[in-house]
Amino acid sequence: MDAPPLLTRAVDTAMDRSVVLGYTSIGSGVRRRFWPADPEPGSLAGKRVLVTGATSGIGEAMARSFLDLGATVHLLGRNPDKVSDYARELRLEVPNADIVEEVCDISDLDAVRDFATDLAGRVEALHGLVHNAGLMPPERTESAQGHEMSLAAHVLGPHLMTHLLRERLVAGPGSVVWMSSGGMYGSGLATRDDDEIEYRRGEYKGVQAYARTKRMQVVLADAWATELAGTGVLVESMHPGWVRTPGVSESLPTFDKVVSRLLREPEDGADTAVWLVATRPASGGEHFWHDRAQRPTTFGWQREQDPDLRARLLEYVATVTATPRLG
Ligand SMILES: NC(=O)c1ccc[n+]([C@@H]2O[C@H](COP(=O)([O-])OP(=O)(O)OC[C@H]3O[C@@H](n4cnc5c(N)ncnc54)[C@H](O)[C@@H]3O)[C@@H](O)[C@H]2O)c1
Repeated sequence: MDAPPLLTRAVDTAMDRSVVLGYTSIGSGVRRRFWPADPEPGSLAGKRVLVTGATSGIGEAMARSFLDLGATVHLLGRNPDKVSDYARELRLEVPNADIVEEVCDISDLDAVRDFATDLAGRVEALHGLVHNAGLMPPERTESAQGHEMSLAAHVLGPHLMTHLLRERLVAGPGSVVWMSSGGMYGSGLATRDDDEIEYRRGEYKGVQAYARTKRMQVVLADAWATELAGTGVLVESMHPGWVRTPGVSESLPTFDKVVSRLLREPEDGADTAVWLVATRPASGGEHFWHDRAQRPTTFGWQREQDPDLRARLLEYVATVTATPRLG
């Protein structure tokens, strides 16, 4: 039976105020008693979904959930062996699994251009695109085009891919989900200075670069939602919670140990993305989701996003990816 809305709201607010409760398995465990219904079985039959970073952690679980709902899943990873190993495993586990193996380094703009152009020639419509691939480099490294790696993999590559697959998404119409992070709450955007956006000066801190590019993803999702308004394409960003994945154990080993028993399982981390693509909920206002509900993009004590910095980011992204500037 549905809980009374007042109680639901009270529990949800308490979870939001306590990060430890809300982001852990306790949060998803409690909220799932009240959250909106699961997608109908077979709801993605005949639909086509592309998942980046699909051979590990949250992406791996997400690919499986999309297949279980009947979708054709394009499994995208950087390493062809890992992609084909996971595809083979899924074909054994999921009867009639329709999987397309895709290889692309999302941080490499030339590779993204080649991949997306090729995919657009192979498919008529795309119903889901989840920008899930992510990383937290401990030191400043650069992509093939010389961009700071977390900026390239979280922001520039996914933006270019969205641009190049735009017509296929409109034909769906599809849903685009940016897998951001609650870590973005701890960061604003960069200043107007290109060297700062690219972390070319000062001490590089991987956690900071990660959080800032996750904040940028939220801004990009919002800008794309505006750009595609009226086309039927949904664009959202989300936080998966704190999830037990190879990414977390490699990049944040201490955090992984301390909260180990409270981490969510990868299926829980993938849940909101799968639910968004499969149910296409009506969405207005802020396009940031966690546990099947829209959440604010700033807490009360934070300043609203500076519109000048937002504009500067969108201009920078457009310039380096050679795409039209989003509004
Ligand atoms: N696990 C968590 O607690 C958590 C919390 C918040 C946000 N996230 C986000 O969820 C997403 C998935 O994270 P995860 O924890 O499953 O990590 P993971 O490291 O287990 O998986 C990430 C995948 O992305 C791939 N990837 C990285 N760079 C790539 C590139 N340039 N091109 C193609 N693929 C690339 C990796 O190879 C890997 O397969 C990330 O975007 C991460 O920022 C995770």
